[in-house]
Amino acid sequence: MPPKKAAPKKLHELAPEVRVGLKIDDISKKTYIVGKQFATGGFGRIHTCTEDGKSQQMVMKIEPSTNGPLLTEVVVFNRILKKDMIENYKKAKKIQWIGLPHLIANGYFTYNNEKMRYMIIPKYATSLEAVREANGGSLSAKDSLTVADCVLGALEYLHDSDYAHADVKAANILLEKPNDFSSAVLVDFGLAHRTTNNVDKPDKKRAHNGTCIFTSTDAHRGNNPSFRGDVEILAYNLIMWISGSLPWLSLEASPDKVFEAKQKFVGGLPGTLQSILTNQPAPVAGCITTMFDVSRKTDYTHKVDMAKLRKKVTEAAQSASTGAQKKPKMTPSRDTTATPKRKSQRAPRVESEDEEEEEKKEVEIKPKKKVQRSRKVVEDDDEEEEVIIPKSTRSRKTKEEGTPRSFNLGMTSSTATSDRVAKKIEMKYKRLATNKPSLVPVTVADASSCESQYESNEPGPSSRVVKKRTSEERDANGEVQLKTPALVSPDVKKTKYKSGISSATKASPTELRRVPGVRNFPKGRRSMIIKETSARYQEKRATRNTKPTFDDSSCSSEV
Ligand SMILES: Nc1ncnc2c1ncn2[C@@H]1O[C@H](COP(=O)(O)OP(=O)(O)OP(=O)(O)O)[C@@H](O)[C@H]1O
Repeated sequence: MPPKKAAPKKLHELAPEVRVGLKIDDISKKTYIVGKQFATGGFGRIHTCTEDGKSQQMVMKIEPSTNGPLLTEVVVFNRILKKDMIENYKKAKKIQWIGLPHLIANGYFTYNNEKMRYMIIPKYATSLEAVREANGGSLSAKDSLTVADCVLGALEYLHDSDYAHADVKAANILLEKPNDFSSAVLVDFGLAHRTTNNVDKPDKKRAHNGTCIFTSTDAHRGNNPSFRGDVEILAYNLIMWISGSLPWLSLEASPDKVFEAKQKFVGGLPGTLQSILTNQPAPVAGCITTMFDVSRKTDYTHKVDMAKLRKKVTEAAQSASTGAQKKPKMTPSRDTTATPKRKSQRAPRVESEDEEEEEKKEVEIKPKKKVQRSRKVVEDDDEEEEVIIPKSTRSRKTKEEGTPRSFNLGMTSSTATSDRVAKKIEMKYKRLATNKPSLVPVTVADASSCESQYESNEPGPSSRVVKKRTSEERDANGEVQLKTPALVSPDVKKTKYKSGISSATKASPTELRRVPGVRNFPKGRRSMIIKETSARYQEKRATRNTKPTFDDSSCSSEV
């Protein structure tokens, strides 16, 4: 008998809920009291907390001690973000303030027999992402550049300490004071990377690490995070904050395409950027272009002249505030849907050896090696591959809705198709969110069989079949084959299909690629999996064709 296959190991666990009021005695002899949970991180819980006898609110991040993400952060905080380290730096640089949190305490406690890691840092008022969302998806150029200046200051400190942040984005920027953009603090060091051993040698395992729509060229290539990469990431963010969008938003499920679109975009600078920021004063686009230039011209391991860059940013911020009085508000396709935190786009993190070494020293419990931060984990099944519809990209107003698309840069016709696809996905998730019957893709052949099912039974749900086929063809047996997936109600899909995508579609790489939302699989790159999946289904179909008694509907043993 073949040996039983072991259940796949969980990479990380969500922290169990810790009771409010729990007292934790810290190694520093201080006692901290756990307050309410107010946010959830990748796998941890984020609580308020106070020191016993004091009222000052702080933040406590808690994760099971075997998890990697908080451990990585704790290592970074202990290495470079202790209060005295930051104070010394401020003194040396003669600066009053720096947009970084400092470590207040960290350690372990046992809760319900489970060893938990905690870390305490100052509490901030709000996240920039929340402000952006509340503002309809964008921020003024002046506010964006004010934040960028704080972020560059924070990055300068990190870079001087030989760390790259690698995940700058609005969700990882907090405001000390609400509505004061000059109080922006860069947080979340879960992907921060010590650069001392960086060599310009891409590793495919690391390709696209970070948050896909913002990540750097270095990360897309598979290099470890770099200083120049942080500047490039910030530049993408600035475009997002100011215009409310990015040309490759709808492609985010395909990191290779995102990378390609970014390359075209950067290659077409300054024109590509100017055509997005049409209503902004020239120095705004000029400053972002400079960021890309600096990033391109800096060697992989070299540091960036932050002082020079910050000067440019401050000048642009000034011109934006004067420009704002003269110029009308820009009209890019801003939608009110906030971009989600996009944690799920974080590719699995491959940790560097030096960090692993450090971590081993720091904890007795050996951490799991790969830090998989993505939470859109697909159960891997031996038989079938699950095809995942990604979470909403973001809604965009179309021309038909009366709002001109603001840009379409560096994009191919397939990008335009992806745009439409993204919109469909967006609508699907909106329906899901409002609990209305949603439509899910099935193939034409599947839809036909569903129709016949309903013919013989009760009428199906009103949304049961939407014939969205653009073309169809018949196979050798005269059966309708799938060219484009159709949509059926989730009930129908649930009862009949596991993924809603037929074996015929899965047998064809071309058809598979057309399925809206087919995205990266956890085990590898899209193309590779598509090839594997289609090969397997081609084989299945070939076998089926040699067995005339085989019933096609049952073979929809769908993924
Ligand atoms: N110090 C803080 N003050 C106020 N809010 C905070 C603080 N730290 C985190 N938050 C809130 O919690 C959210 C998640 O925090 P954070 O990104 O640090 O968690 P995480 O576990 O690192 O998540 P992930 O790595 O998966 O993005 C933030 O977007 C913010 O809203």
